[in-house]
Amino acid sequence: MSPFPTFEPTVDVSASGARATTDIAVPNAISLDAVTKYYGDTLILDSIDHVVEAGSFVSLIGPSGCGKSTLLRMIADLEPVSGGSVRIGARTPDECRRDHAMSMVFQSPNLVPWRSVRRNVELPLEAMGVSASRRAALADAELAKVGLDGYGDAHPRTLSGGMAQRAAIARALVTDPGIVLMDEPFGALDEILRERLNYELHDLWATTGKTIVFVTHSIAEAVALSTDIVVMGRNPGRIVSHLPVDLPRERGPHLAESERFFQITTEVRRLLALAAGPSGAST
Ligand SMILES: Nc1ncnc2c1ncn2[C@@H]1O[C@H](COP(=O)(O)OP(=O)(O)OP(=O)(O)O)[C@@H](O)[C@H]1O
Repeated sequence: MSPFPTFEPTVDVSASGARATTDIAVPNAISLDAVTKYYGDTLILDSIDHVVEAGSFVSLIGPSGCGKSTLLRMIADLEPVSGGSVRIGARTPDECRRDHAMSMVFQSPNLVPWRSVRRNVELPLEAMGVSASRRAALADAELAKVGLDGYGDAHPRTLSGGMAQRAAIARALVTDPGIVLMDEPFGALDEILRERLNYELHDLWATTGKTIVFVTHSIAEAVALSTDIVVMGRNPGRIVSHLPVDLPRERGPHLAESERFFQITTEVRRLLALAAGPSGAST
């Protein structure tokens, strides 16, 4: 017999509360109702139903090409849906984006090279019409939170990859959005830095109560950070499982050595193998 008990709480999305309901008006909850995406004649995402609870940290994981980024971009209002609807509380993604209540972080920091770090972080505040002195104060405060205190006058080319990504995160958080969408934000960084930034991000989430949706290829990263893991399959892209992660809210490197961490990573790996199909294509 296995020394570890079977992992139980996988939610079968075909018959569960993971389905969207139409009456979710909680700010910062994301409701996906039969969300469908075609590129040309190709069905990319097939009728996605899911609710991201307000204040949760949800990781999307699945084989390459299953539509994780596309789904995130539709929530962010960067991509139109072909069918179904996305609601954020009582608002549309478009309303939420225009209110600066939602922001997105990409794998590449995309800092404007000719603006100082501070003036990069100020960009969304400029769009909101915030005064220059207030912009600078807010940007400096946000830079301090991500460990870039004193780097406001620096230029992006002088930052390391990890520092540039912290600046991008400061820019995403400076408007205090209730929802942060992150598409493999640490994917280009080395393992040690990535782990450090992961736990910093987790602390930030734990202290602010924001809703975070995080795309990753790393099972360990998903388990270490999330309150929920959504496993996607492909051809066409769909949700195959939703796993609540019942690890303590307080996270850190010690958790990766726990039995429960091992059980959950094993279960996610099993679900991913099922999602990838017989060819066993990697995530
Ligand atoms: N603008 C586009 N036009 C046509 N097809 C697209 C476009 N963007 C994405 N696709 C296709 O949609 C599918 C899903 O792509 P997407 O990038 O969302 O997947 P993903 O799960 O994020 O992949 P990865 O893990 O490799 O980043 C892929 O087959 C991709 O080729």
